[in-house]
Formats: sequence, C-alpha cells, structure tokens
Amino acid sequence: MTFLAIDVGNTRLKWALYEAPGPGAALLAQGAEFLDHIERLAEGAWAKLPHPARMLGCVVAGDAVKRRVEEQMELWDVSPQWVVASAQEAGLINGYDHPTRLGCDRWVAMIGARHRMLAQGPERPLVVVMVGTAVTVEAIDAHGRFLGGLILPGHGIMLRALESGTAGLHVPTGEVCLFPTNTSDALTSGGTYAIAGAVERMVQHVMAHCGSEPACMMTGGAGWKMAPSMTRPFELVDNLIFDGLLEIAARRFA
Ligand SMILES: Nc1ncnc2c1ncn2[C@@H]1O[C@H](COP(=O)(O)OP(=O)(O)O)[C@@H](O)[C@H]1O
Ligand SMILES: CC(C)(COP(=O)(O)O)[C@@H](O)C(=O)NCCC(=O)O
Ligand SMILES: [K+]
Repeated sequence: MTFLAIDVGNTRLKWALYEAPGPGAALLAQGAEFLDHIERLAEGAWAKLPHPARMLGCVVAGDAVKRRVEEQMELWDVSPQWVVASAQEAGLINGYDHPTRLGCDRWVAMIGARHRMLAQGPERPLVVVMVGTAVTVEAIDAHGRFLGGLILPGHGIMLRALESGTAGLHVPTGEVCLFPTNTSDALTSGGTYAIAGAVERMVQHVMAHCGSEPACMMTGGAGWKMAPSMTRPFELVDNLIFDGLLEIAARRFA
C-alpha cells in the first residue's frame, strides 16, 4: 500500500513516496519544490510516480497553498488528509494552551523525534530544533509531554529584517566566525549564534526542569548550516516530519 507524505512549509513543499504507511517503509521517491513551483508537480515530478494508495501531510503555508497542492493531487485517486495538532497522538501529549493552534509541522516532527529516541534506547527528555523559514525549539519531557517551545526567525528572515530596517546592511552572505571583522561575517555569525544561543538556553531549561540531559535532534532545510555552530552534540536528522507522518499513518491506516 504505497504512501505519500507531504510537508508544506513557508518556503518549500517536500514530498516522499514510501512502499507502505509505517516506520521503516522503503523510500521509493522524494523531492522538493519552492511554493511558487507547486503547479509543476502533476506534470513534472509526480507524473511518472506509482499512484499513492494513501496520503498524509502537514501544511503551515495557509489554505490557498493547501488548495493548490490538492489540485495537483487530482492526478491520483487518493483523498488528501492533513494533520492537525491535537491533545494527544502517537504517544505524545500536547502541553500547548490551545493544542490545535500548535503548528502541525512542529507536532509531527516531535512525534517523529520521540519515536526515533525510543528506538535508540530508554526514555529521555528531548530538545527538537527545526530550522526552516522560521526556527522552532521544542522541549519534551521523558514521558512524552510537550512542555512548550520557542519560535525564532530563520536566517533568511533575520537578514531581510536587518536589510529593510537599516541603510548600511546590504551585503553578500558571509562566514560564521567567532570575532567577525566585516559586515557580511557579522550578519551571518549574528544570525547563527542567535539560533545556537536560544537552543542552548532551551537545553538548560529542560535540564533544570527534568533533572537530566535531553537528547538533542535537529532537522529542516537549513539544519546543516546550524550543525557546526551548536554548543552541544545534535543529531542531524534528514526529515523528522516524514518520520512523524509515517508513525501517524501506521496508526491511522492500520
Ligand atoms: N537547497 C535549498 N533550497 C532551499 N532552501 C534551502 C536550501 N538549502 C538550505 N535552505 C534554507 O532552508 C530554508 C528553508 O528550509 P525548508 O525546510 O524548506 O523551510 P520550510 O519548511 O519553512 O519551507 C531556507 O530559508 C533556506 O535558507
Ligand atoms: C512556526 C511556524 C511558522 C514554522 O513554519 P516553517 O518554518 O516550518 O515554515 C509554523 O509552525 C506555524 O505557523 N505555527 C503556528 C503557530 C504555533 O506553532 O504556535
Ligand atoms: K517545516
């Protein structure tokens, strides 16, 4: 029973086709498109795919984008199903004030991270960092309760905000360094360490609250850029959202 997983962020749509709806299923094909190029999918990357029997996705880019994706899916006889964060799913408990207002991408990535950790060993607290258009930093206790999380601007948004709010910060991308001595390096390093510093604070909060060191996982399109600048060991995972969608699919489509 082939299974299509779709993750629509604010910058790109990522998709992956699996042989079956469950963890460990073989990956048959995958791809990514910028949101402007969604209309290419049905006649492009999706045209030659085996038809998916089931689909599950998460979308945080708004209803108009969701409809554009569903239009491309008319190629197949599969009903689109989109995850909404809930009070509890797949072993995770949602501590948000209004559970359904939590970004579904955050919820699904946390489910993926929790099961990845359980597959590796005993229960531990978790810090899950997702570096996309925005950056999110989530805290989960050892029992699978989502305690809360941070939302920060991603690299691109930080740079655009500085460019548009000042006269003298229109410069090319620089390098991350400890003591930047030019504007490009100062901006690139500032953004990177803003994120790394926020993550370090969250790790400290979790250690103080839970009394033990969390496992740390990082994912998202720009995760690889952050990885060398973290203050602690982080496992860089390709796509925790697909992992989470596979966990949810295994339960819904069993
Ligand atoms: N090959 C790439 N294509 C697009 N964005 C990339 C790429 N490599 C890194 N990035 C960075 O990743 C961010 C987008 O990551 P992504 O996970 O697609 O975000 P979202 O889930 O919010 O759509 C961009 O802000 C960009 O800085
Ligand atoms: C925080 C986000 C913008 C992240 O989006 P992304 O960077 O993945 O495109 C998204 O998860 C969202 O819109 N969340 C809703 C608000 C919340 O989670 O509290
Ligand atoms: K995302």
